[in-house]
Amino acid sequence: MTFVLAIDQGTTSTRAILFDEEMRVAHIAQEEFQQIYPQSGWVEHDVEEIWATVKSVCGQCVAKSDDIAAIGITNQRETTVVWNRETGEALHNAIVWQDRRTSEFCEELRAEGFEEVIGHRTGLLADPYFSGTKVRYILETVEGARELAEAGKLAFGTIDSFLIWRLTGGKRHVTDATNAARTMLYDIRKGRWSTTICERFGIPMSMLPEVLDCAADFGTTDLFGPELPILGVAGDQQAATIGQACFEPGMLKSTYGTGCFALLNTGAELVTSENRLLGTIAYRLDGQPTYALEGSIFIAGAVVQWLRDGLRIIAKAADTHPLAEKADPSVELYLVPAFTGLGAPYWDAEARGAIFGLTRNAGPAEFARAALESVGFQTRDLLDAMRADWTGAEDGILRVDGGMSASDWAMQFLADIIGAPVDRPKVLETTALGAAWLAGMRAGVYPDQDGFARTWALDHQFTPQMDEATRDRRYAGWQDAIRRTRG
Ligand SMILES: Nc1ncnc2c1ncn2[C@@H]1O[C@H](COP(=O)(O)OP(=O)(O)O)[C@@H](O)[C@H]1O
Ligand SMILES: O=P(O)(O)OC[C@H](O)CO
Repeated sequence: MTFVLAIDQGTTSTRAILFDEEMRVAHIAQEEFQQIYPQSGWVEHDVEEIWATVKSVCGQCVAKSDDIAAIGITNQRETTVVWNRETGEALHNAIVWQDRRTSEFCEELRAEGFEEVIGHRTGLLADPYFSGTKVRYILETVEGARELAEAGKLAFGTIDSFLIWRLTGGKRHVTDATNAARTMLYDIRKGRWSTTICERFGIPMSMLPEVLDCAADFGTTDLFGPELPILGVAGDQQAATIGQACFEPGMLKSTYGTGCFALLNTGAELVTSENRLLGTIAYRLDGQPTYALEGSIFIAGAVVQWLRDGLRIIAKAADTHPLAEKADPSVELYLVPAFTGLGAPYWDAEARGAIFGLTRNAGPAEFARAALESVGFQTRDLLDAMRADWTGAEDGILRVDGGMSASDWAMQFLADIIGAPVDRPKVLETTALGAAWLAGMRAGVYPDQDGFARTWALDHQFTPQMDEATRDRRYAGWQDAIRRTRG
C-alpha cells in the first residue's frame, strides 16, 4: 500500500498524518509544544522544540508504513524564523503570527502612506501579523544580525521553509507562493519579491527563499530512512481551502482552529478590498495563481482554551457545548476576545478583550455560551465584509473545518447568525488533506483537481433556525460591544 505523509505544523501542535491510496487517514501522530509569552501581546515558539516535534511525529508515521510516495507540508503562516546558513541555528525564537510587537513600526508605515504601497503589491495591510516587520525586528534587535544579513549569511523563512531547510540538510531554501504571500514582502500580482518593500524594511533580498508552486519539487529528505520527496506545500489556511475543494470562484471555507480564517475563492481576479480584508493567493498550480479574499480572526478556538486554562470553568474543549446549553437565555453576554488585538475587519492591534452585559445571573454557563457565540459573530463580520467587497460572494454556503468545527452548538449558532447554511465535511483533517493531495497529485498517486473535488463528502449541514428579528438584534448587540471595546 502506498501512502502520502502530511506534516501539519500548527500554532499549538505539530501533527503528521499518513493518508492511504484512497486519501483516508491511516495514522495520526501529534505533539503539543510550548507557547512563550514574554510580554503582553508577544508570542514566540522555540524553533528547536518545533523541529523536535516534527522529527518525532514523522518518525512515528514512517514507522507505520514502508511505502511513502511523497511528503506534503502545511504550516502556521506568517510565523517568522531567521537562521544562520552556516550553522543552521535560529538567531531568535520564532516570532508567531499572533505577536503584536511591531505595531509601532506599522503605525509609522501607515503615517507615511506606505500602507498603500504594501496593499497594492501584497494584498495585505500594514499590520504586525505578517512576517516582514518581524524579520526587520530580528535584524534590528539581535546583536550582529544586520552585519550577518548583509554578508548573505542569514536566511529568512516561514515555518515550511525552515522545515524544508532542515529536512533537506540545508540543501534547499525554498517556500511556496501561498506562504510567500503572507510575508508582506512578496508581490502577489507579479509573482516576485518586492524590492521596494524589502528596501523600506531594510531586509537584504539574499535572505529570501526561492518561491515555487504549491505542487513542485521542494527537495528530498532521508532523515527517516528511505529518501522521500517533498512535493506539496501550502500555508495551513490555503491547504484547508484546497482540502475543502474550494476550487470554483465564489466558494468559501472557514477554519476554526486557534484563530478563524475565512477564504473566498475569487479565481484569477485579485479583488482589492474596500473593507479591510486581505487579498491573497489561494494556491498556485502550473504557474497560475488563484486568488482569494481572506478574513483573519486571531482568537476562535483559543477562547475555548481560555475557558479551560484561564477561567478553569471547563476541563476539556468538548465540555463547552453542554455548559453553554445550560445558560440562562435572559442573560445576553457579549464577549469580545481581543486577547491579542482585533484582526479583520478592524485591525486594531491595541484593543484588548472585554465582556459586556454582566448581571448577577451571569456565571460559567453564560461565559461559555458567549465564548462560542463570539466566534459566530466574528465570522459574520467577515462575511458581511466579503459580500460588500465582491458580488460573487453572495448567499454562498460556508464550508467549515478545524478543531472547533466539532462543536455542533458553535456551528448551529454560526448558521443562525450568518443566516446561511454551514457545511461540515466528513473529513475534518482538511488542512492536512490539502497538503497531502498536493504532494500525492504531483507524485501521480492521487487524482487531478476535478477528481479530488468529487471526493468531498458532507457530514452535516447546519441550516439557519433563528428568526430574522433575533438575528438582527443579537448582531446589533455584538456591533455595540465592538464599538465599546475599541473606545
Ligand atoms: N468540541 C470543541 N468545542 C469547542 N472548541 C473546540 C472543540 N474541540 C476543539 N476545540 C478548539 O479547537 C482548537 C484546536 O483546533 P486545531 O484545528 O487543532 O487548532 P490549531 O491548528 O490552531 O492548533 C482549540 O483551540 C480548541 O479549544
Ligand atoms: O495554526 P493555525 O491553524 O492556528 O493557523 C494559523 C494561521 O495560519 C495564521 O495565519
